Amino acid sequence: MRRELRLDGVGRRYGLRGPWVLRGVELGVPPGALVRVEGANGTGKSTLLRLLAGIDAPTEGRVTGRPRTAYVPERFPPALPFTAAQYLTHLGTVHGLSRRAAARAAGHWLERLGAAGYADTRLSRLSKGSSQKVAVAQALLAEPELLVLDEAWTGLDADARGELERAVAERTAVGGAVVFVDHDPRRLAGVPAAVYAVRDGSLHRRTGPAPVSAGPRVVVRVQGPAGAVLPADVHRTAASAEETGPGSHTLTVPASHSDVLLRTLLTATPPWHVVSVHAPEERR
Ligand SMILES: Nc1ncnc2c1ncn2[C@@H]1O[C@H](COP(=O)(O)OP(=O)(O)OP(=O)(O)O)[C@@H](O)[C@H]1O
Repeated sequence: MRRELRLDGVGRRYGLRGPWVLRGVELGVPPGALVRVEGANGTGKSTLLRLLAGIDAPTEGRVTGRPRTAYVPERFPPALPFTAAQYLTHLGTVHGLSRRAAARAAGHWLERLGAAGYADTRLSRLSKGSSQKVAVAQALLAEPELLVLDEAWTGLDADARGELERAVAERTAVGGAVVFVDHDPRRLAGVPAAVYAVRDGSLHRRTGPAPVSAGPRVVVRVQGPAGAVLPADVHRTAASAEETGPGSHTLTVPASHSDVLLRTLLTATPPWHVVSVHAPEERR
């Protein structure tokens, strides 16, 4: 993602005389951002996400800087006469992949989400959970610059939920942005995020510390050359970073993001030396 996606003075109402669901929305989603949208039922969260995803247009106001976007809707489109692999391969080509690359990406994501066994099953025969895996896979196929997730974790099993959290970390680590709604306040807890609440037809930015538990964390101790600056991407992934000596840093990272953090450190130029990786309570 090269520049910020912006909503300026955005409003949406349904029908010519319908009540305004959202009005006066000012929102910037910069590259690398993780954005959580909260709000009570029926306040307009899905409406906002559809505007961000570009599948709905504002009634008033402007949307600028649209990146390559993918979206997991709250309700996945109903049964189509395709198998999961056919459907995903087709969507991959719509996203601009060659047929072969699309088929490969489809297989990769079905595998990661634990649905490889359903590749040749028709969408209409999939269980709700497997269908949701296809909904998630279609959004991740073409490595979108902006990923918009509307309750995308709902219906997934624990392994697939973890895999989707890892996928979020991968997108933001490479400078993509992720906007999500999830009813579980522990979702992606502890990951640096901008939090907005939809209330009374307006969007409010929440400031101050998150009131939710931090979720499982991992402590990573790293050593670089004295005076070396941590790669900028580390700060998108780690919840905290403390310099403990010349070139020595102790990073605390949400468990879902530890793989991505380690990859960032080990592939930096020059690479950082990972001294230890352990649970917060263990002493090294
Ligand atoms: N396509 C539509 N046509 C008419 N009204 C709509 C449409 N989509 C949403 N609305 C109305 O807009 C308001 C906000 O709905 P929206 O689905 O955006 O809220 P939400 O916060 O996502 O709700 P939930 O948490 O229940 O999913 C509701 O009053 C809803 O009835």
